[in-house]
Amino acid sequence: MGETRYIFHAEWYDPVSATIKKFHLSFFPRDKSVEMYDLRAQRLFLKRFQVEGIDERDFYLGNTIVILSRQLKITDYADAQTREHISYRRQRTFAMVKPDAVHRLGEIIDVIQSRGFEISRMKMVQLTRTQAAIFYREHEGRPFFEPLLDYVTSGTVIAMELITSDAVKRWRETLGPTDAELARQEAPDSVRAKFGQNKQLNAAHGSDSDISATREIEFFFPSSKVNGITGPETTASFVNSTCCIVKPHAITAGQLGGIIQAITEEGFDIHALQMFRMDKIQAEEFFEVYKGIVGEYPGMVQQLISGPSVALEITSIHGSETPIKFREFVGPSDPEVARELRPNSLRARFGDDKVKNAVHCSDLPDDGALEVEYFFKILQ
Ligand SMILES: Nc1ncnc2c1ncn2[C@@H]1O[C@H](COP(=O)(O)OP(=O)(O)OP(=O)(O)O)[C@@H](O)[C@H]1O
Repeated sequence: MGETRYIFHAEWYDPVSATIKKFHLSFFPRDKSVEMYDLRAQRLFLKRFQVEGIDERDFYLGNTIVILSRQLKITDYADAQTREHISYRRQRTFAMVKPDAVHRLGEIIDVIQSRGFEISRMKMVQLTRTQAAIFYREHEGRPFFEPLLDYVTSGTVIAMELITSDAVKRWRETLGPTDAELARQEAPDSVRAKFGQNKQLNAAHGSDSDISATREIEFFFPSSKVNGITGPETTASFVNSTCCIVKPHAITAGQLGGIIQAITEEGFDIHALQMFRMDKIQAEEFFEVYKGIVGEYPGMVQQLISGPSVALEITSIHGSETPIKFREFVGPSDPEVARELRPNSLRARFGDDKVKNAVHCSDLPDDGALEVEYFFKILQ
């Protein structure tokens, strides 16, 4: 048997020629090397070579892989072996926490992570009626269509891309039957049984097929900003708020749900939320004020780029005092000190050490406003 090679269709937007270049992108798991073939010019574009940090788990539909500074988006499988192997092992689906269950987001994330789903994209948005009608267009004309639009626009929703083997089917099973009351009888451990109320207010959504998943993910997380296409917008208020970043190590350790739950139980509101994958330049820019002042600066940058992080805009009944009150709740930067002095603080409960201290939070009220703007305006 020959060496295993997975082949994908991939494309890259070339800003110089303002065209989309299409390739066959091959991945060789044996030595984690890649090769690129230019489909238009019909010639080898990049000879097989190893790309540092790339792994088989990065190869799934919709993901963007950086090869020699080019952001290549994987758009399809290019042969049957790749389709069969990868579509089963690393399938993605779209999940949405609906307005009636957003206040229980932390618990729902715990279910998602404990059932082995990886959250690869995430964003809190407020759908407009037009957007909701496009999203649910297959139901147009049904008696529950207009009430459904009222429902999903009645508050914010959390859009998520989930990845695992056989993700579409497994997330539908995790959700349970459409009717939450029926779910309580037939699938008491399901998301809808635990967090839903009835046939309509049923806590969460899941794609019904691979094709729907692609369409729905593209709707909320448009891959291309060409022609000014943007998805539903973030909900940041930029008023009396502060910024909290759940660090990559805490997300990898499955603590995102617990941290969100702790924040809301303490009486703070999450007004905006989005997952980011920061690069080195962004992380250095973000932590610039700590450069040369805090000894952990290099480690802080390294930690922030080591995986996805989740930025939160925090508001509360404390109004302009929110940044100070939230800072107190986060606790001292060293979790060991936090466990001594403020055992209830976020860092005491979720932090490991000075760098892996679970969350970053704005130090001063002015920083809070700037940091919220950085994530929810500049990085949009
Ligand atoms: N008979 C009904 N009465 C009221 N609302 C309904 C009814 N049927 C469906 N809905 C609402 O419309 C949504 C979409 O309906 P659909 O039949 O696609 O259910 P689903 O596939 O289980 O749910 P979803 O598409 O949200 O994952 C449901 O999740 C529910 O909120």
